[in-house]
Amino acid sequence: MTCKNEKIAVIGAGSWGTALAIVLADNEHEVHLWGHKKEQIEEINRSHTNKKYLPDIQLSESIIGYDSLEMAMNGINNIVLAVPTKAIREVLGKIAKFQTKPITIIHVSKGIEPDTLLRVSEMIKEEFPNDLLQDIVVLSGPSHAEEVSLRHPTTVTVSSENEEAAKHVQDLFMNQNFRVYTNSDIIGVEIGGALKNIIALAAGISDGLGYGDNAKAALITRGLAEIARLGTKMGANPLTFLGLSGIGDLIVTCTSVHSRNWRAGNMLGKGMKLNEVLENMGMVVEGVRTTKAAHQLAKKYDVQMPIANALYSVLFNEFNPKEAVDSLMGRLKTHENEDLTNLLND
Ligand SMILES: NC(=O)C1=CN([C@@H]2O[C@H](COP(=O)(O)OP(=O)(O)OC[C@H]3O[C@@H](n4cnc5c(N)ncnc54)[C@H](OP(=O)(O)O)[C@@H]3O)[C@@H](O)[C@H]2O)C=CC1
Ligand SMILES: O=C(CO)COP(=O)(O)O
Repeated sequence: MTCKNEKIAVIGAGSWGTALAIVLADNEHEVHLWGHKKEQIEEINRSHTNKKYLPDIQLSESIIGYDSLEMAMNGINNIVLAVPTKAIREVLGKIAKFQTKPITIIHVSKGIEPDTLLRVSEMIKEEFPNDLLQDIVVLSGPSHAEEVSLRHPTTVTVSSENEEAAKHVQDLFMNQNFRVYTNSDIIGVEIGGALKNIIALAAGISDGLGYGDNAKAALITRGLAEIARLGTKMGANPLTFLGLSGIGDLIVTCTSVHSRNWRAGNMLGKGMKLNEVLENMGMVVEGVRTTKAAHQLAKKYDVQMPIANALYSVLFNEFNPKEAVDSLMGRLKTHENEDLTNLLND
């Protein structure tokens, strides 16, 4: 049963924070949407729009924008953390200053931190004072903000070490247009959500090079194999990768024009340089930093991640995208299921 009337702060007034604020307002919660840009918050409160991120969407007047974190946090029971992975530590540090009682943090960011190789829930545990942290819940799955804000049917999954907390978040968000499942495998849910962005960049490159649906299907399928290979070694349940936060999100991100990762890859495939692409995008392209993390994780866990490694060479070593595809196609012959069968039997 959907619950109502909770006070929730959505931290991050970009595409995803705003779309989730819409879902929560539809469910009759009191939504405080925090953003760090005064003009944007003024726009949200004045004209009930957020034109940079969701240009055609009229927001409910019940969504109140705040540029003061202290005011946004006043009296709330839950935080939805919707900033890019890169900003999470900084933002958590600021939030902690205004929090006086334990709180549930619902994070929706799809990334892995390079060098520390931490998933977002692990970053939160490390960064946020333990005595102020009630539960951490991740919400992930195939869900472009552009479609959620139009109330098009969308399904996601929520996961937490505390199943009751996950069920509560399911109740907070669930409605006729936004169906929420629970899954107890937080590692798998976070790994699937983060690593699909890498494959979406690669799919965009493939499309930008002019390759067709065969190539994209190959990237999705072999991409899923390497995500599952790494994720399982990191402790995930392999079945999670067949779910919404795995194959579901991989499909939507590799095939949708809404995907910033796909669009960034597409521009790279057409010959643009990475810094030009990122400037052009003006929104977060999580897959770029996560490619660095995946490259490091593949070494740490000694798993084959040929697509992630080829992408790493394109992004960070100026490898030519066409040659990267040639190198993937020219790899030594192998059996399709060998590694995965071993994983499932472990
Ligand atoms: N968009 C989508 O459809 C979905 C996105 N996600 C995930 O959600 C997360 C957020 O993405 P999304 O909303 O799309 O990204 P956007 O680029 O659309 O928005 C990011 C928001 O975070 C703000 N921000 C960036 N750095 C900071 C900082 N240091 N302090 C405070 N605010 C900051 C940005 O502010 P500014 O305007 O100043 O840049 C902007 O408001 C990502 O991890 C993404 O993978 C998950 C599912 C769907
Ligand atoms: O995660 C997303 C959809 O589920 C959004 O993907 P992009 O960040 O590539 O736009």
